[in-house]
Amino acid sequence: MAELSATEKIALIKQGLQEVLQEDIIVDVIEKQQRPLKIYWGTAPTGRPHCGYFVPMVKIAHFLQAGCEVKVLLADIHAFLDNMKAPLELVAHRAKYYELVIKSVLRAIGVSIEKLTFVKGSDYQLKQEYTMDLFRLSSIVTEHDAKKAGAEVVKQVASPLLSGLIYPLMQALDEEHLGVDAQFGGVDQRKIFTLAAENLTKIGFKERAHLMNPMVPGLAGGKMSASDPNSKIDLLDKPEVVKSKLRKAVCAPQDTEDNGVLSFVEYVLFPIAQLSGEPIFHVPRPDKYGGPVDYSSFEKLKEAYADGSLQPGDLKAGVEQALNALLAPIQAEYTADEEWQNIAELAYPPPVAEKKKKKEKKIGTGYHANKGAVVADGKAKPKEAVKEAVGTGAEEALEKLKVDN
Ligand SMILES: N[C@@H](Cc1ccc(O)cc1)C(=O)O
Repeated sequence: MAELSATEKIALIKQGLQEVLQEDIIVDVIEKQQRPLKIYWGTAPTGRPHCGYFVPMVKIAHFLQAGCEVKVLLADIHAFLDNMKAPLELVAHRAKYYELVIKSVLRAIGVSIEKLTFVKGSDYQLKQEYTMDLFRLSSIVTEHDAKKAGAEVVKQVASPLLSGLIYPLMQALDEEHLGVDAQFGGVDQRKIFTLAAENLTKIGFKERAHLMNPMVPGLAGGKMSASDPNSKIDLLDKPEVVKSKLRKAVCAPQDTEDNGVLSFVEYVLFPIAQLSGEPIFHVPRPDKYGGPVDYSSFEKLKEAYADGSLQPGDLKAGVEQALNALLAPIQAEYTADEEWQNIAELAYPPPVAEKKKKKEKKIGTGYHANKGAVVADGKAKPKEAVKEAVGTGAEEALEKLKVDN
């Protein structure tokens, strides 16, 4: 492919975004300085990544195509700071899990990942200079502003923790310490982005550009919700699960406004098809309902849905086919990779009740785990002894997080 012009690069960088702040920074780097734009996207390794992750991945593909130097920040400390969404003893495993998933997704959508760098937050956020910068920032940002900045990102709870105020400050500082020109994220990050834009210069650092993706609604419409598993499809969900979640998804005939299935086609399936140079959405429809049909743009699909010539069931069948085709290589890699499976077990251990059941099965019947003892190595031990032996896991986890300062 011929080298893109500066104008083409900028257009590709901005394609599909909802908002760009300080675009002049991007123009300056690409047109005047004629060097690759350095940009990062951060993700906090909390719950299992779902299909919404395709959306930033498409943008990462665009950035790479536009010659950008792209970093993915695995924001492990942030995952912990956000109301302990990742407990310290799990956070390292989750960061690894996210890295494996992200790489696999990028391969699945045909992105070459050589020019992509992965950085773990704890690799530099525990260094002396970073800590001092955090203290400096904390001395000029008010509690009120830090709280406001995190309102759409940090989980809101009845007794807000101090960690939720540190979170946005660190995200702002990451721009400086990762040495980038721009930060990319969903439009939900907007308030943190403006906090960074307003305050980095006050402690002697450059202001960065900010690029924002629109938010993609979940399958049930509204926000993808961690507590409603049917609102989102896990990247490792099996074809039957994908089918059943799609079947349950709200998708009223002719309704193009509040339709999570249609949005999924708009924000995920079409942009991915576009990456491959073949922007086609195929609907495998039985002959008695008009036969199979291909749409060459989202607008055409939307029109057909609005006038009723495309019915919900047929739309869902098209989504099911396209999505399962996307997920298949990811699943194949997972199934072939024992290390990845082990990390999944460590990162997302099954709930205690399930574990207990499994163990009881293994050691036979007649044992009651709730009589002041727990089972380890198949032998009953007093609870206290086991607690002492394994600690809380926190010290060990912290030790793992530490780097040479
Ligand atoms: N706030 C981002 C994660 C993140 C953390 C640190 C950063 O520097 C950037 C991004 C999220 O909601 O997922």
